[in-house]
Amino acid sequence: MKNNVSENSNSQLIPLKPLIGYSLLAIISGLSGFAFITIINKIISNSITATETQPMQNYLYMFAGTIVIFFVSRRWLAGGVIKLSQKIYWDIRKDVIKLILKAPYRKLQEYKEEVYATLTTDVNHVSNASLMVITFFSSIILIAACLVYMAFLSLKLLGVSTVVIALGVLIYALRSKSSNTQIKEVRELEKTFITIFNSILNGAKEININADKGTQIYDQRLMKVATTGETKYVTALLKYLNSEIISQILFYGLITFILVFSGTVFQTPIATKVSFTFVLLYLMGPIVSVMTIIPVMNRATVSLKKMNKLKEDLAKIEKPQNVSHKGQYKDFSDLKIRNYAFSFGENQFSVGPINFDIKRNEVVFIYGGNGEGKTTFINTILNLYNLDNGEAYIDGKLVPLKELEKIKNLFAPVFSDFYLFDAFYGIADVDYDKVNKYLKLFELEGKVQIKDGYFSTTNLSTGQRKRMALINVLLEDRPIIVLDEWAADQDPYFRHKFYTEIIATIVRDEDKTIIAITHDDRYYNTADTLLKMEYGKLEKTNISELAEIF
Ligand SMILES: Nc1ncnc2c1ncn2[C@@H]1O[C@H](COP(=O)(O)OP(=O)(O)OP(=O)(O)O)[C@@H](O)[C@H]1O
Repeated sequence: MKNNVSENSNSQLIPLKPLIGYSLLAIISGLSGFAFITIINKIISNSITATETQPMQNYLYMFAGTIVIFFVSRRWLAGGVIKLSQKIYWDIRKDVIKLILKAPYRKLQEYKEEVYATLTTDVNHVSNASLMVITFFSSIILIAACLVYMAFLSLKLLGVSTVVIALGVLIYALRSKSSNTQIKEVRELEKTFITIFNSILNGAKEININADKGTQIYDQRLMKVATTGETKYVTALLKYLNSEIISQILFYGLITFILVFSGTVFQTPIATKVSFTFVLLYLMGPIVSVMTIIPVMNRATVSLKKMNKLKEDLAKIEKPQNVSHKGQYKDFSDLKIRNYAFSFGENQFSVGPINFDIKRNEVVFIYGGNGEGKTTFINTILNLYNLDNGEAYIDGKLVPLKELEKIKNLFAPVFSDFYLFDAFYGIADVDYDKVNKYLKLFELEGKVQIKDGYFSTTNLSTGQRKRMALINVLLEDRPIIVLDEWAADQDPYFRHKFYTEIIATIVRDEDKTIIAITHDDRYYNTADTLLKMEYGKLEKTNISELAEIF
């Protein structure tokens, strides 16, 4: 099976080659438009000066030629732009998803809102602007071509025009600085918006019952973000607009000067004045295009920087070499964990140093009060968190801290906040006899069927979904099942069945080993080993003394 995810995603976010190709096409199309205006100019100027040298038929051929080039290149360009825009849009999204799939879990938790903002906002900004890049560069080329033509018409008028255009550009550049800062600030608000949006979606039930919760979130949090975002963005765009108007006024001033005063000041002949004004009017189009595109490009630059920063941040914690260790430990017989230590940060909760041994087919229960560190410990042994210290021995063989990534191959977990996928993903050959056996044992027969590899439904009760999740991990070729308060959502009958029948079946028939976090003290005696977690430290409890403890 082709593994698209592991394909190197070092490719550029925006493909340069087609972009350059389409920019060239845009230039050809622009130049044909320019040729069109030049021919008109020539005819007018010839008519004014009455120095007709070319027969009209020649102009007709030229017209026809430029029109054909213009429309063919436009059509080709428009089709290409449609394809390119979709390619860029989906390529960037695929790239971000690839990054997420490879990112360390802790980093991902930290960057959840940022990732969301990138996928929804930045991707749109960048793909929209990437299309405009084509118009932008072709407009710049057209401006340059017009300037050359203007130089050919009159150097003096070109000098005046250059001064006026330079002044317009300077005013525009100076004023756009503060607009850019505001655009950056608006992008920063996006993360807060996503946080609020997520809390509304995730708390939809609570808000439905008590609408005041929603009103308060809307009034106190969302309104603030929306008003600030709206005001800042409008201010930034109005500044751009005002700069554009100033530049246009300068431009019309220039045209007025040429038409009214250049004859007196520079003794410019009337035909040159008309031709020059014609070119200036034609030039307006590309200049306005450039000015309209600049804010869009600035917004996209902010987004592009954000995306690159996200890419860097997600890849910051260096992951071990991408070596496939699939099935490497499926025959393990004993695991020793030594001096595991992990802290959420300075002055934050920490676990360890932890020493922990487990043998094949052993059933280990971990208990302890809320917040004592059971889940954190589980996440460290699963190597979801990057350990500060520690090493493991699998069948006596050292796995140093740096290579702990491969220890993941030992485990198949069902987390307390598990996610039930709609199929047995990641399992090469699904054993359907086994699936049916466990659907029966887990009393889901008739409730869920497997159709074309997919579950007929995931609309199950929480307890039933947990049963499906456990069936899923049983099929994985991994020897240690890790369960975080799995039985907490089961009814007393099934909980009893789980501790007294299912665990033994899994160990015996599937050759599995079990590590389970549990608060069910009634069943602690069904474990081979009982461990207590107390403020990040793990201690063994003697099962024979249970009666005295509970
Ligand atoms: N992302 C985090 N950043 C900082 N501290 C955290 C984070 N997640 C958990 N903690 C802290 O770690 C401590 C241990 O949490 P943990 O979830 O491991 O407890 P637990 O023993 O599994 O509790 P429970 O029985 O309630 O599930 C808690 O005090 C919690 O505040």
